[in-house]
Amino acid sequence: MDKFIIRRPAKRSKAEANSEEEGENIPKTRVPKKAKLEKKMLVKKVVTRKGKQVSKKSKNDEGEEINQDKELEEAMEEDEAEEDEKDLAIKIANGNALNNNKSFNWKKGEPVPFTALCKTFEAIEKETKRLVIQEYLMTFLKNVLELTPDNLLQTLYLCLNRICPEYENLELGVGEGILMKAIAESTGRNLASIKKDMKTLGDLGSVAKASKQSQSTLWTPKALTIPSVFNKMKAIAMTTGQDSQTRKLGEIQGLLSACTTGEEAKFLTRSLEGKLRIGLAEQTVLISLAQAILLKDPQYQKLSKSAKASELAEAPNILKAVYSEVPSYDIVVPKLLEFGVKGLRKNCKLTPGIPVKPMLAHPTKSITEVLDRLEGHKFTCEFKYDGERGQIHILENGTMKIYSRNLEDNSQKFPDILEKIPKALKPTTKSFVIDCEVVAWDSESHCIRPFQILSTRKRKDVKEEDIKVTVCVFAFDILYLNGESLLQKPLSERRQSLYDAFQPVRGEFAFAHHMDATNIEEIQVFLDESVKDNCEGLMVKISEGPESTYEPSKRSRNWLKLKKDYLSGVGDSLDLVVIGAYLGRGKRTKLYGAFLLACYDPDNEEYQAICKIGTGFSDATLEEHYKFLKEHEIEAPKSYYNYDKNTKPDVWFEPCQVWEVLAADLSISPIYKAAVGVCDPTKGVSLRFPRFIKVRDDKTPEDATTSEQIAEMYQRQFQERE
Ligand SMILES: Nc1ncnc2c1ncn2[C@@H]1O[C@H](COP(=O)(O)OP(=O)(O)OP(=O)(O)O)[C@@H](O)[C@H]1O
Ligand SMILES: [Mg+2]
Ligand SMILES: [Mg+2]
Repeated sequence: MDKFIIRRPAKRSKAEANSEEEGENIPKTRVPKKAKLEKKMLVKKVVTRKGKQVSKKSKNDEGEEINQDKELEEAMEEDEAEEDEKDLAIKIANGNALNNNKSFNWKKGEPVPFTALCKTFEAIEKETKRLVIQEYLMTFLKNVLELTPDNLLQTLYLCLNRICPEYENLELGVGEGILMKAIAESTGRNLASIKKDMKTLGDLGSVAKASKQSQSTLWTPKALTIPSVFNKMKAIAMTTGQDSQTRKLGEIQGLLSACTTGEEAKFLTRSLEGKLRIGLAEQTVLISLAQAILLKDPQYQKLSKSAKASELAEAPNILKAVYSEVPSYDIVVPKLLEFGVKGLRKNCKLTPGIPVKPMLAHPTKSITEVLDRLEGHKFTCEFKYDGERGQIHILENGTMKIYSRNLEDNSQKFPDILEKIPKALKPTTKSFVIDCEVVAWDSESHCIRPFQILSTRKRKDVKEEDIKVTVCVFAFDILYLNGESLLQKPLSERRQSLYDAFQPVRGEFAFAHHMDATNIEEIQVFLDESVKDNCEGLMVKISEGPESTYEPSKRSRNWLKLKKDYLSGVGDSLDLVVIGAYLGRGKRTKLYGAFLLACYDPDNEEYQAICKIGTGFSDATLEEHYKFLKEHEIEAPKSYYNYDKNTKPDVWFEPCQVWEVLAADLSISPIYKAAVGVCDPTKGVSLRFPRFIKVRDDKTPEDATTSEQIAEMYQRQFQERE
């Protein structure tokens, strides 16, 4: 059977489309990037946007088939050339509007008017071409650099809808209820009509905009600026304690009353909710930032045309690499302003105390698949421990930290680890960052205990004397040692450094067990051994050469996971978001009986329904789910939920919890929307026989399995059979 990739139109809620003023409507078409198309596997026919069909001879994997790609590439370029002309006109029109500082009364040295940023957001939201979006943001950032460089950091945070580095554990996410109240009070409408609007519009931002536009004000409030909005948002996020809700409400009302346009109210509301959703990916922000900084650099101006082009292309790579090592704009932005892009690498390096985005692995389903992928490479197998990822840092001054997979500071959760770790250090070890798995440990029989035991530990304010579940750290990588970053070193060298810097302490600190196998039989024996030792399977990693460096934040093909349970299933479990529930029957009448799950599509910023799940729950877990989810019920589905009316649940939830789920296989479905348009022109992918495993506290909804991963899993099923 031929499979298709089509370029699908972006899903936008009716509400959004209706709320747009006439004449502003720039047609939107989501175009998956070419790079993404190339990555899709087993593509036999591709339909370009103009409907041209291009045949491809066989699977497309890792750029091996450059010739076969040529036809596709040319057809796409043709399409793109036509599009580019159109885009250019739009770009110039919008670029000029964005560039026109006078219309915002924005003078040099004065705080950036919030409305200027909103204008850029508006243009970005209506655009789907990544390059054009990049251009808009770059233009705006250049203005900020020109007029008010002091506001650059806060501008970036507002673009990213954040208030601090991710690892500082400070969340915005003001609840829907409080925002509705604030909109009502600041615009003089009643709460009931706001709720009614919310049901039809599905997006609080649009409700705020509509309310603002229908309101007439007698006085002109003082205009909002980027620093005023940012600082208020941060203050709101930090408001805790008694009557914090009332105080938050007051602050939000103040902000909303100061909005002069519907657009300001819309983007402000969405930002406060923590859901800006204008289609501005962090990667795009990084690219625009790097280029804006470079273009403002006097040295750059003096270069020849070709040197300029190559520097412009290289700048984003430098910034991206540095940012994945030091994921903090608080640190990177001042360095960028001081040293420019070219001086950044030297002045901004992996630093103990700032978590690095961890490297992730690709799932595989068989030893032969592993061997196929790693042919021609030296590789090593390690036990895959089933616990929780930990990144342990020790600074020169003795400060210790442990971070989660998601860069959360887990130091308060594992005080026992920080207490015991010094015993495992060799005397020469002064500062380091190691990557490890924290596992529940049975100190009587000296063996690993299952993950379920670890998950019973308290998450916060753990006192050492109360700890019932002892843990052992299994270290598998080292990223930094005594002042030096090891990220660029091959794994074999990093492992040696790890061995040189630490010593095992029984039941407290160990090195991940490893073996350098070369054939199926050896790997099989090692896999069986790992299972006997209560591990989940193996991690197989390239150990020598340029492909064995540590790649922060990447789901790399140089690390493969081979799990015992899934060798005959879909290869790996999935982490999905609960977006709705169906009321129970029989003895479950008082609870939810089944749930609607969704994967996440970061390109379209939407949750796509993937299956209904009613299996794998004990009565006790059903009750727990009810208790937790009841608090997150919402009146209507979010505008960014993509589902079919045939799967409509009885109640909807905020995207608030991630569940790990196993399935027998994946199939094309007319009513589910996961990866819609990728594996089939109009249908999505669904899970067959999904079974609940556990709640994933360490993942946020946006860390859920992506539609791209779903498409890959779906297509891999056929590869195996061919
Ligand atoms: N030897 C090892 N090397 C690397 N990771 C290991 C090792 N042993 C255990 N792990 C754990 O395995 C994880 C990767 O596999 P797993 O399927 O558990 O990932 P996950 O947390 O579900 O995330 P995802 O499914 O998004 O990859 C790592 O993040 C780490 O926590
Ligand atoms: Mg795990
Ligand atoms: Mg997983």
